[in-house]
Formats: sequence, structure tokens, C-alpha cells
Amino acid sequence: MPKAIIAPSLLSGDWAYLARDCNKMIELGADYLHMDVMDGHFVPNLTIGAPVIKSLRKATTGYLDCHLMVSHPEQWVDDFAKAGADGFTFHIEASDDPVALIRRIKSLGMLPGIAVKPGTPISSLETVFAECIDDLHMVLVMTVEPGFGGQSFMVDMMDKVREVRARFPEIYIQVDGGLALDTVDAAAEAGANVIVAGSAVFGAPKPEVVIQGLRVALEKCN
Ligand SMILES: O=C(CO)[C@@H](O)[C@H](O)COP(=O)(O)O
Repeated sequence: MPKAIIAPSLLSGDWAYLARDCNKMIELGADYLHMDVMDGHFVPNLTIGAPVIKSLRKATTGYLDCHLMVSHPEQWVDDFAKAGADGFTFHIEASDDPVALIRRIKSLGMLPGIAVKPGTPISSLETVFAECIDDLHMVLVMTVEPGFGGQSFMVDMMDKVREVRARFPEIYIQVDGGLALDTVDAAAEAGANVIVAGSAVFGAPKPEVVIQGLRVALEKCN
């Protein structure tokens, strides 16, 4: 099983103090900085693009785990690579040629991830699994409808996590949406090893306690 990774979602941070919040999360024990990129089209919310990642790159050495909730993710891959993103995860529902995009992401020096919305089955990834599993760093199983923080964790998505873990023991499986100390066990037991948590971390009086608690839950199952 791959290493346990905790990725606070900066969507729940303070955008006016983004660099400060990123560095604070790393100091408090986070592994990845989860950056929610939304275009107001693929999802009904609008956030940031590559220029913000470029500025942030100068301000933090943390791993910038970019989750592209956008239509036509191909359009942005070069910009994100130039900006200094470390990971580029896009949605299967948004891409016409996911295999080519995964290869492009990798060739640009980023780690490729592929995401599925709650209504999308893992079978939609068959072509990706067949043609470029060795290039794929991570599968992101959304545990809420993408677009907003603070929603409830969808425990029924754990069947998808189990399905991916059973087939690919070494792949990174990220879960995103509604993860907190009372929901992480279900994700960890199913085989997830990358936990995104926004409101649970940023809303806590001591974020470091939540980060550590999430890590302990993952490590119990690893
Ligand atoms: O991608 C998304 C929402 O679309 C997430 O990254 C959320 O930001 C997670 O927030 P919480 O559910 O943990 O508050």
C-alpha cells in the first residue's frame, strides 16, 4: 500500500492569505496542498487558475496538488506545468482523450491523476487502466458532488475505492469531500490513502490535531 497522505483543501482557507495558509498547513503536518480549480462551467463555482499557482509557487515549497474541475482540461495543462504545479488531476467526464492527457501531464513533469464524480462508475476508466496505468499516479474518487466545500460524505462511494484498491494495490487513491475524523475510517478501510479535507481542517481550533487524526486512521489500515 502506498504512503498515507493528508491534503488540506485550501478552498476552506482564506484566499486573501493563501500563501500563509499553505505554509501553515505544511508546518502543521500536511503532505499535499489541495488546490481546487473550478471554471464555473464543469462545476457551478469559480476559483483560481494557473496565475495563482504561479504566484504560490514562489511562496511555498509544498506539493501543489491541483484538482481541475474544469471543462477541457487539456487547455490548461501547459499553463499549470509552467506555473509549477506538482500534481494535475482532471475529470474523466471532462476529457475527450484521457490517455493522451495523462501522457502529456507526465511528460511535463507533473504527476497525473484522474477523478470520477459520484455518478460516474469506475468502469469509465477502463481505457485509462488498459492503456496507461503505469503513467497514472492517482485515482480521485469524489465523495461529494464537486463544486463546494462543507458537504456530507457519501459513504456509498467506498465501493468504488474498494474496486480500485482490489485491482491496483500500489496506486494512490484520493477521496475528496466530507472527510473528517468521523468519516475517515470508512475511507481508510476501503483502501484510500490520500485524504482531502477542507472544512474539517480549517474549521478546527487545532488543525494539527485533525491532520494527525486523519493520518493515524490511514496508518491503521496501511
Ligand atoms: O473538491 C472539493 C469540492 O468540490 C473539495 O476539495 C472540497 O473543498 C472539500 O471540502 P470539505 O468537504 O472537506 O469541506
